[in-house]
Amino acid sequence: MRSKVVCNCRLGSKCRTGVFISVPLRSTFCVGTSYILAVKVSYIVAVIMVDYKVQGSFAILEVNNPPVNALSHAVRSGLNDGIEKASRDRNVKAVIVCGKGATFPAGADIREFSKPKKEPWLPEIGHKMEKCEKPVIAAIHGTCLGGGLEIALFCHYRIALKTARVGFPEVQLGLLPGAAGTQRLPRVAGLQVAMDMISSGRHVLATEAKKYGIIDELCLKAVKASVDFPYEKGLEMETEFFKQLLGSGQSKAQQYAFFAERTIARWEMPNGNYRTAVAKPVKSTAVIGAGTMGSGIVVCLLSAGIPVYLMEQNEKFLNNGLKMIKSIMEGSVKLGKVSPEVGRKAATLLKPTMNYNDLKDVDLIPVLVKTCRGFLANRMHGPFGTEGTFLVEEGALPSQVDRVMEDFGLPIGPFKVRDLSGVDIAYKIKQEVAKLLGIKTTLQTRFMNGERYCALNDRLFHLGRLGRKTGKGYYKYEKAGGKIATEDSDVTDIIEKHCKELGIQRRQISSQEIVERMMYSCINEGFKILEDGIAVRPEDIDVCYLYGFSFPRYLGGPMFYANQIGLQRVYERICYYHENFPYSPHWVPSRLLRKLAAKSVPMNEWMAYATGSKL
Ligand SMILES: CCCCCCC[C@H](O)CC(=O)SCCNC(=O)CCNC(=O)[C@H](O)C(C)(C)COP(=O)([O-])OP(=O)([O-])OC[C@H]1O[C@@H](n2cnc3c(N)ncnc32)[C@H](O)[C@@H]1OP(=O)([O-])[O-]
Repeated sequence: MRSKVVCNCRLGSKCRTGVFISVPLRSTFCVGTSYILAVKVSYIVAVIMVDYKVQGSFAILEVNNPPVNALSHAVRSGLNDGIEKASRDRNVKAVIVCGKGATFPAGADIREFSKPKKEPWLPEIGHKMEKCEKPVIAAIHGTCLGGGLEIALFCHYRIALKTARVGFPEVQLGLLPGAAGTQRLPRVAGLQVAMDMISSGRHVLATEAKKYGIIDELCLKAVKASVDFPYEKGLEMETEFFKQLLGSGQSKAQQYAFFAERTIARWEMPNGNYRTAVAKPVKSTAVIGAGTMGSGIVVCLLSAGIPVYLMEQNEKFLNNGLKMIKSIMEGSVKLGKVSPEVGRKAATLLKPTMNYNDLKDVDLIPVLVKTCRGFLANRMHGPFGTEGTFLVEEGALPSQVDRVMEDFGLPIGPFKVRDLSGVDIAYKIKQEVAKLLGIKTTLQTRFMNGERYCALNDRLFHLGRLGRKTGKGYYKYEKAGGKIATEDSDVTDIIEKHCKELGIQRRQISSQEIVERMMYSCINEGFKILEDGIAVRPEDIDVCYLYGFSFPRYLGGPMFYANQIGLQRVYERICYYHENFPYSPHWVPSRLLRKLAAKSVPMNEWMAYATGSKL
């Protein structure tokens, strides 16, 4: 007997101690190892993540992997062992699968996606559950998502609390359900519902899910492998697609974005941190400026039920803003974005004013005006906007730049954004800077304070082309305040006239150059922001971009995108543009980037090089 025992001490099979102890996880150690176990046993016990209990004739498999009971390798092993044990136990008549704490499993453990794959895999466990001769019941509460829902779909019965939510959010991670979800959900809920849930990733309340038949309280709904559609083949294909997606850059970026959003919430400041901070109540607010952006912010505040003063110096602009706010609120109610009650209350919460005195007691005034160099998002976006204008001055058209950047993944191109926020805003910011420097610019100005300057925007401003609000800017619109941007040959004429007057030879500009100059200039600034300690990690910058500029989630954020391209390549191209455009300081390569590129430092170690001696 003794010879069959495999000891897990350092000697392994050569261990001849002869006295053994068993610990959970089916490991056996000789007593000589007990001093190590005394230290390690708590760790070993902690990785048992499925509690197996028998109550009456029920075996209960309770997943215990806080906080969301993700289906990690230890959980999968626990479920696998549990279902086998329950099948063997004659006293057990039925099996219940559930989650301890806040939720039923909320999906596969995303952190494991970047590690080597370990068996048992979810479909294997699911099939074992399905084939179990005793009824297997999923008892669902909290969020039953992704792999969690797939496990539930393998069970013979699903019961749920009314408050439970189910869904397949894999699409938000650049994936599709990979444990038979695409095969089983259509059979249970119908093709249309399955397509909607899988492609939108939305969470469905248990009450709605019950309607679809996903949560099946009463009848046994064992899904047979042999239905009209060849299930085995379907499963094989699903696995293949899942693996392809898992290896894709898109999925990696979306997984990164998922964790980045959570990482940035754990902020630390010298005088407090995310654990100790207490939110201050905001009872009243004010927004200064009733333009497109100001009105949008007012709508957000009103939708949250917060009273707001709308301040304008000009009565006409104030009335236009009020009209815009009313129309957006009405639209939001129609689209179901806010309830009719919130819509009605909004009118009583909004106080238009032209008197600054009214604002003296408000708790919060959002800053809409771009500060000089900006802080993080605006600072990084400065070079982005500037390069766009330079590209147009050199030979591109605004519509070309917009199209390329929209193809890249931005929801709206930079020149459409400028028309939206107002050509006059960009003009006034430049004028403020010029005033500070004691410089007067003209339409012929090509340098300001030794830096390249492009007066194209100034030309549009002086022609009254202020953007959407005047019905024309870099595009023309169907009316003042219109939204449909159309290319305008007048703009092409203005650009060509500008270049002719300044003796600029226009040239063909490739899409690659547009993407590189727009993106790499702001990425370079991003590295300088890390160097300056303005952001404490690249995730801060990326999440700002995901939320502030709707940067495509499937690219993770500009810093993650740079990492995917390869820092060496990004650095070389920045040096190339610096050589070609020496009068644009945003092309001076970041020291941090240079260092990281030379050493091929992985992204999670960048910050060790961001300050001090390593830089
Ligand atoms: C043959 C091939 C087999 C392939 C099998 C494929 C299986 C399947 O189809 C694929 C999946 O399931 S894909 C997955 C599909 N499922 C999803 O995409 C669900 C993703 N999760 C969520 O949407 C939200 O977390 C909940 C709504 C569950 C809870 O929201 P909340 O109450 O506001 O909580 P919170 O603040 O958000 O998170 C708390 C902590 O938990 C962490 N964490 C969370 N989920 C994790 C996970 N799956 N993993 C790891 N960790 C996860 C999170 O990082 C945070 O950690 P921190 O260290 O404290 O920062």
